[in-house]
Amino acid sequence: MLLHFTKMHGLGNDFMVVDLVTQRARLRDEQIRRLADRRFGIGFDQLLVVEPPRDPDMDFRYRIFNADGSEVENCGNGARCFARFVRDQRLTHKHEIHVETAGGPLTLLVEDDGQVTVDMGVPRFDPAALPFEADEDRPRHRLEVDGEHLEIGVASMGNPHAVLRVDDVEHAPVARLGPAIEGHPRFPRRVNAGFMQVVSPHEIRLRVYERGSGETLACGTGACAAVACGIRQGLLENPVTVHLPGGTLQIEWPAPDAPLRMTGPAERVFDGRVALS
Ligand SMILES: N[C@H](CCC[C@H](N)C(=O)O)C(=O)O
Repeated sequence: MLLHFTKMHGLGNDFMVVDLVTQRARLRDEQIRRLADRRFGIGFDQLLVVEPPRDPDMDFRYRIFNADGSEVENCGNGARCFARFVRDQRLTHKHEIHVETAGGPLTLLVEDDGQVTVDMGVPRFDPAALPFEADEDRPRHRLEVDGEHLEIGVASMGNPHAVLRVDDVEHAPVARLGPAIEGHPRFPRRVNAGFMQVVSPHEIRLRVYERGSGETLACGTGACAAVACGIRQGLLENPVTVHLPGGTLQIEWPAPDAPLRMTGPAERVFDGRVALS
C-alpha cells in the first residue's frame, strides 16, 4: 500500500507525520526503524501518528514512536507539529485542540502568528513516575555513571527525563554520558538525558540525548523537564527561555501545581508517499 505522510520539524527535531484518521495502516517496529533510517528510509527522529480519539471528549489520539521503534508517552516538539498538521489537513478547524497521549492529555493552542503553545501538564518528580530507582523524591539525586559521580534532577513530562547541570553545553560530554545515562539500570524504561547550562535565572542553554533517537537538535519535553528541575533546584525563575542547538523555546511554569506551557514553531518540509512492504 502507499502511505501518505508529511515531513515536519520543530527546531530541527524532525518527524514523519501520518494521518490514520483518513488512512488505514499498521506500522510494525521494524518498519518504523527502516523508515527512520536517514539513508535506507525517509529519516526522522520520531514518527507521529494521528488517530481518532478513544475518549469522546478529546479531538485526537496522538501516538509517538522513536527512531528505534519504541512507542513513548510524549513529544513536545511533535505536539506543536501535530497541531499544525491536523489544521493544515483540515482534520479540524479548531485553534484549541485536545489530544490524548500515552502520557496523559495535552492542550494545543495554535497562535495567530503560527507559533503553537502546548499545555504540557504538571511536571512530576516522584521517582516512580519516570520510573527511576531512588529511595525518595528530592531535587537532586546522585547517580554513578561511567565511573563519575553525577548529581541529576529527574522529572516526568509523561516521558522520563534526567537533567545534568554543566558549565558549557558546547563542551559537555553528550556523546559519552548521553548513552550511559539513557541506558542506566536505575531507569528501567531508559531515560532522556538533558545537559543544561544556566545562563541566568530566566535563560538556559540545553542539549538533549534522547531515549530511542540519540542527540537531537531540540527536545520539547526535555526543555520542559530542564526548566522544571532548574526551578525546583532554585537555579531558575519563571519564565525561562531555552536555547537548543536547533533554536529557542519559551517555557512558563508559574507555580509547582500549575501546568507547564511551552511555546515554539512548527514547520512543514514536504508531503510524500511511501510504499509499505
Ligand atoms: N525521545 C523521547 C520522545 C520524543 C521527545 C522529544 N522529541 C520532544 O520534543 O519532547 C522519549 O523517548 O521519551
